[in-house]
Amino acid sequence: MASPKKKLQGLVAATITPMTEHGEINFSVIGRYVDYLVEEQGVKNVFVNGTTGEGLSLSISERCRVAEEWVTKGRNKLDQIVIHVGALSLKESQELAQHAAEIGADGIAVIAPFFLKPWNKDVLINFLKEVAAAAPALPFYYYHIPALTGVKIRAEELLDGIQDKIPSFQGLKFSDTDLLDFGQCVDQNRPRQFAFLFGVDEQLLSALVMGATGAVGSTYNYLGKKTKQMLEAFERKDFSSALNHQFCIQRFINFVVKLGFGVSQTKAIMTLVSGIPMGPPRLPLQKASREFTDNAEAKLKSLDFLSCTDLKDGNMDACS
Ligand SMILES: CC(=O)N[C@H](C=O)[C@@H](O)[C@H](O)[C@H](O)CO
Ligand SMILES: CC(=O)C(=O)O
Repeated sequence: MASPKKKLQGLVAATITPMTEHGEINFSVIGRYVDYLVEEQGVKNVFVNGTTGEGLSLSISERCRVAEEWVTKGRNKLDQIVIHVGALSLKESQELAQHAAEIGADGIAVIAPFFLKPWNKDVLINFLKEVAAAAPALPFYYYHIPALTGVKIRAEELLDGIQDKIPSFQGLKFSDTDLLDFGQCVDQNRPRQFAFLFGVDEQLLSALVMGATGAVGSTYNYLGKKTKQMLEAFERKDFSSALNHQFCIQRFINFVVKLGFGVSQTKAIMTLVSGIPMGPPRLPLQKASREFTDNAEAKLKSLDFLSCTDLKDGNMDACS
């Protein structure tokens, strides 16, 4: 049995899977990536093989190797490493869950299967339960992302009685803008000490008000430090500073959303900001354009998210 873990809280970076120009996983930069998150962004929790990590575009053996690399390189540096193990095949999901337990990950998360879909709460719970049972000692998180899975079962409904079915259930990663649903997840589970992790970075402040205990997101890879300032302002009840920080983050996200923002663009921005080559995404995604990267860079600079010196020499070439 794993030793009881402290609750997952604060910022969690949804990791990018670095790739070579030929579309192979570039394992060699993950050690540097860990150091960058900890030292430059102050982020000590990661969520591996999720949306941002193109987890569903990797083979099962690739997913296992990526998870292993994060656990190995993150040892004694990161606080918690949560592995997303959702898959369309229950068998594969169980295999990934078991593997996460074997390598000593700190938790697993699962999305709803999204091709042949569960149509009601009970069926979804049954699926999640079978996955969780493959790694019963690992904290289990449900990853609610209805816009991508097409499974619209409300999280509040799903959480009702979930621990009776899934004893290892520890929390929810909520990637949706429905703050009524999110608020009710918190409100109806107050005594249970679950982790309520919000996943829409541009709206995190609203979710903090609603009781979020942490956040998982793609932008914490490069705006971790900035977002921590917002969390700190919120903690000390300085809501006007917190709002200023959120607006500042929103200005950037709003700008890139209008240009077309997704995993490919996250890879390009992270390459630019960190100097670590994240490479192109894998098909069906397409590499971000040079024009996108140039515009994003100018915006980051104008918002003072980066001083020019933060941009490592040659970064632009790496993401062109
Ligand atoms: C759909 C998606 O990838 N959502 C991410 C995580 O849940 C977020 O971190 C977004 O990238 C972010 O909120 C910007 O929209
Ligand atoms: C953003 C997020 O949480 C993910 O990449 O799965």
